[in-house]
Amino acid sequence: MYQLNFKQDRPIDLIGIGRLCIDLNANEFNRPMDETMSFNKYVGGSPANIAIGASRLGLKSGFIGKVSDDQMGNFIVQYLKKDNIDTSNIAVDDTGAVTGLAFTEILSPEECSILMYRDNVADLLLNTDEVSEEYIKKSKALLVSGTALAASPSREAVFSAIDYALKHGVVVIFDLDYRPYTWKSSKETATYYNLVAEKSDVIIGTREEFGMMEKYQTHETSDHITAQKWFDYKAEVVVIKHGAGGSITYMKDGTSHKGGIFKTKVLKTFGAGDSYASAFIYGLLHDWEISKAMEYGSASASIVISKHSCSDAMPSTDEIDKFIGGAEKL
Ligand SMILES: Nc1ncnc2c1ncn2[C@@H]1O[C@H](COP(=O)(O)OP(=O)(O)OP(=O)(O)O)[C@@H](O)[C@H]1O
Ligand SMILES: O=C(O)C[C@@H](O)[C@H](O)C(=O)CO
Repeated sequence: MYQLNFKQDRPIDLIGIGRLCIDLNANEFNRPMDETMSFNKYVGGSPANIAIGASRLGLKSGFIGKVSDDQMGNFIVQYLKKDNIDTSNIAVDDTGAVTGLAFTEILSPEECSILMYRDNVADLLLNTDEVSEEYIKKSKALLVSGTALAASPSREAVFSAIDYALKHGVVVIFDLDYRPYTWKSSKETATYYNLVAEKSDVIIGTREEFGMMEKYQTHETSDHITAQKWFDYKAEVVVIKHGAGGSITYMKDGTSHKGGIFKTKVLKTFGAGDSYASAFIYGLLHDWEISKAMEYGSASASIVISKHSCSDAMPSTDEIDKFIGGAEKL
């Protein structure tokens, strides 16, 4: 068993910290970006997607972030409010910064890519004064997205949030969410990712993301070696995702659990990681067996990748239960 001590007296289950953005998903499938003429607008940004997914499943969720002072920022905050996410700790920029945009290309179900517009974005301007210790100590868990470490002052804001979380026994969940375009150098990226992973109770990432963190190590690696390293620090649970190959979770007690996937009609692959994370975290907060939490994550991912959006497509528990009841497990 894992030893995640979620403090039951806290009024909030999960607070996300990091970017709140807009996804513009191609309406024309199987077409390259330069020939795509129309896009649908959704709330996006990996930690925002996870918070929305968690809220749809019934977790009391809040968010610490910063939005632009314009229609896009307002759209994001209103959407989150409608989804019952507490937006009281979302700051509004006053420097003329903009909302990050992610244009998605759906070339084929297996070949999707994202074109990011992230110059002068509001989310990376979140500063330490905008992170409230009083707020964080109200939560059972803090979800940290790695992309928020890409620049100051957002980087320092995340470290403050983690310090408050550690001080008040809030479980720190680190979703690596590595997006190369927001970083200047891979050495810098690996350094900050490793510093946060050392302080985290749960670490979730793809094989490639963990590989990025180990880029400057000289020894051989494997999923097992990767996970063991973090158990020498604070981690209790390390999840390594392998796309359509499923996932594997390692526990501090020495056990590991392989997670399969569910057969689904894939429309696009992005959003898989965020939906997996939200349903997996839901399972952790309910003290489920780890394999059941992984199955829930995997089912949620299968639902989201069969739909057009990430945030809007996040399922309820009823949808996931119904899906698991009728789906083929591979
Ligand atoms: N083709 C697929 N069919 C069914 N399930 C899938 C497929 N691809 C991914 N999944 C599910 O989603 C989980 C996470 O996928 P993946 O490893 O691609 O995460 P990710 O790279 O973080 O996702 P994203 O593309 O959103 O960044 C997998 O462990 C699996 O359960
Ligand atoms: O995380 C982002 O900024 C973009 C996401 O919202 C996007 O939909 C995605 O990549 C999900 O994994």
